[in-house]
Amino acid sequence: MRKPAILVLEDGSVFRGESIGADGQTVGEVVFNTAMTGYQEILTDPSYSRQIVTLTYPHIGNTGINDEDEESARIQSAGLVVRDLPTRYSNWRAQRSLGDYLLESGVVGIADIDTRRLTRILREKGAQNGCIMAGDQLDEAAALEAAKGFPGLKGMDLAREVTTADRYEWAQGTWSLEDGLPAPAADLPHHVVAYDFGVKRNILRMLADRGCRLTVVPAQTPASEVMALNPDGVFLSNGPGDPEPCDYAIDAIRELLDAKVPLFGICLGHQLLALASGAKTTKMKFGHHGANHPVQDLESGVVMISSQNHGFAVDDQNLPDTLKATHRSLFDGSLQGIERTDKPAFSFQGHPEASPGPHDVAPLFDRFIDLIEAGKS
Ligand SMILES: NC(=O)CC[C@H](N)C(=O)O
Repeated sequence: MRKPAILVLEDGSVFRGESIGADGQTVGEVVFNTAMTGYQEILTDPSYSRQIVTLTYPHIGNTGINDEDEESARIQSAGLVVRDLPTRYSNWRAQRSLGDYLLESGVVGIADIDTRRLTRILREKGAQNGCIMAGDQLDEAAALEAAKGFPGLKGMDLAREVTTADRYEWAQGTWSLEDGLPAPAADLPHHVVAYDFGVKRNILRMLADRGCRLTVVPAQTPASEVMALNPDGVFLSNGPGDPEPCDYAIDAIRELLDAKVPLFGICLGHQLLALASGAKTTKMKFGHHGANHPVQDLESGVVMISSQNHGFAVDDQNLPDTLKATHRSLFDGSLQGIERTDKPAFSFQGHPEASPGPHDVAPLFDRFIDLIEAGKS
């Protein structure tokens, strides 16, 4: 028998279900993700820090958990909400159950609630702050207080919380595949410094696969330190929270733009490149979280199906002259990609690393390599 759990939203909505993780309580912004697969990648994506993730696909946990699919070292999401957690899991790579994983990680989760009703509330009213309480002692009034006490993500700088404490090298390149072995780091042709604002491992893997030796640096590393590493290109990672208060990153990106280093940003990195270029960002009503979002490349007209996870967006009204819109969401018309007209820099709002999600946008990594090669010649 599972213990009881409740989810209470700041608007007073109460959902009663059963606990599928640790006892205790958690607060955060409640968002919904419509991806049908990839719950482990979603839970370990640092961009979900301080967010309680509701998965709209009704059966979550069928394929268990394995050590390979982690996008970072731990569960980053503040809590998990699902319709049904199966009692058995089955997959050749599975090492344990989702429930055990939540429990071992001390993460609170709730199942057996009407996730359709919850998602409708979030769509109609916008993302809401909420509280999950799990265990034998449940107190609705206290959960409502806790939900209301969460200050919300607007104005919250979380990149500095989830970033790496120390600089490290990442070189698991499969770039030299002739003998089927990864190339030794020293043989990789490009040196890229990656800002870790909450980076996902598959981004690093995809850069290494394309011949990049990576130095991953903490979010608050000044541009001068990055330039001293003599990079061929600089990557700006995804990450949690509001981009606007990350003034240290915005300043560093401005300096790197001045130095004409090839730059590529994903999600939070995209928003930071926009801010450094003089654009503005806004909080969206309920954001984009899913793995089937159509995005159009404005130059070629090609439509790509993309993976998305963001609650803020670059405001496309009054873009500065140096920024060109390159991609747009076909769900709501919001801006999905930009490039600088005067510097070798571009960025994408969705997730080309597709982890989880479709691979349509992966060629953007090749575009970064092209920019790096052009910079060298
Ligand atoms: N995945 C991300 O990098 C998210 C960026 C930012 N935290 C947002 O919600 O918009």
